Amino acid sequence: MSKVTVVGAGNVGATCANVLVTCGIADEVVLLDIKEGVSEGKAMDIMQTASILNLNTRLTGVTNDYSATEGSDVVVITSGIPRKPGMTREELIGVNAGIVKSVTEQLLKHSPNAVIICISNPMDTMTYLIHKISGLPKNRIIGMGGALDSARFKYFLANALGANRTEVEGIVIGGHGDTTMIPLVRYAAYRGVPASNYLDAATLEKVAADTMVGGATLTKLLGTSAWYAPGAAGAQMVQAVLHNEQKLISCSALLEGEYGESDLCIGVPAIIGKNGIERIVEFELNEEEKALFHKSAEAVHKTNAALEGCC
Ligand SMILES: NC(=O)c1ccc[n+]([C@@H]2O[C@H](COP(=O)([O-])OP(=O)(O)OC[C@H]3O[C@@H](n4cnc5c(N)ncnc54)[C@H](O)[C@@H]3O)[C@@H](O)[C@H]2O)c1
Ligand SMILES: O=C(O)C[C@H](O)C(=O)O
Repeated sequence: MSKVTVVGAGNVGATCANVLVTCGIADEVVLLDIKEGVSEGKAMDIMQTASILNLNTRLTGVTNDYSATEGSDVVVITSGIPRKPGMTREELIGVNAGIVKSVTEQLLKHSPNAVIICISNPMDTMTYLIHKISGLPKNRIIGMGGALDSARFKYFLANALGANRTEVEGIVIGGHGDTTMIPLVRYAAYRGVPASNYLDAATLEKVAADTMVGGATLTKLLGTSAWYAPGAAGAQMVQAVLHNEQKLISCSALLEGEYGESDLCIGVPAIIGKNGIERIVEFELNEEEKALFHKSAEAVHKTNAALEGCC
């Protein structure tokens, strides 16, 4: 029996729970929020799709009752405030660090062996914070950002190519920030053929630029940040762990020398399986990509430094 807890029953958390249930990824899902009745209501609404969609996962909603999360195999943290148009993700640190810290501590009391997937922003820094406060083995803490950024990269690539969305390849590494993410254009491909064989440099540059501000574009349109693709990306990572998929997914991982960086969590390709991050994969980067990665790491270190004053 597999059990998953999703903390935060807002836009992202409820969507993640809905995908977990709809795709039958876990046997049992607990949705927890601090706001009275919200998790219970969303869980009830989602479970009322069960007879329509022929679903077998059991979803329960609870208000701040961590005893219900006991023995979870995977926990997904989405609690925290989202940004508004014009804001950066980094500006959320003051409020979200305290929330992520207290949620992590309570979760671990009841699920000491869980793999933790962090979604709350600024995600790389929140993932690093979880490492610092929990002392868990590094493989058990995964930040979700690259999975979403890579999905957006593939969306814009498929549009530019006029291709089927399932037939394009693209990966984004680096920080999960408007200026720190790095869509690896050189590795973008359509059915194994480099995308640069089909698209000129200016088009590829626009695909990369649109990807980097993908979250900001949606925030401007929606008045709050996105949730369908973020929730689904969170569920995709849960699936990779629970089903031991050994799948290569870009995610925020604690680096200890990989890509020439240490003591931070940042987006890198990694194999995800039953132990969480099974191993980090080191892509060969050219000089320009290496420089971008180091610049991105510098920015993430700077945001991490702000943790000192906020929790
Ligand atoms: N990493 C990513 O790729 C990514 C993508 C989308 C959103 N996000 C981030 O995810 C977070 C959630 O976004 P959202 O759109 O779902 O926001 P939301 O406001 O819709 O939902 C957040 C929920 O967290 C709950 N919450 C707050 N404090 C809590 C606590 N202590 N315990 C339990 N629940 C608590 C709130 O009551 C709310 O229901 C934001 O920080 C957002 O920036 C990250
Ligand atoms: O853009 C945001 O603030 C939310 C999230 O990080 C996203 O990329 O959708």
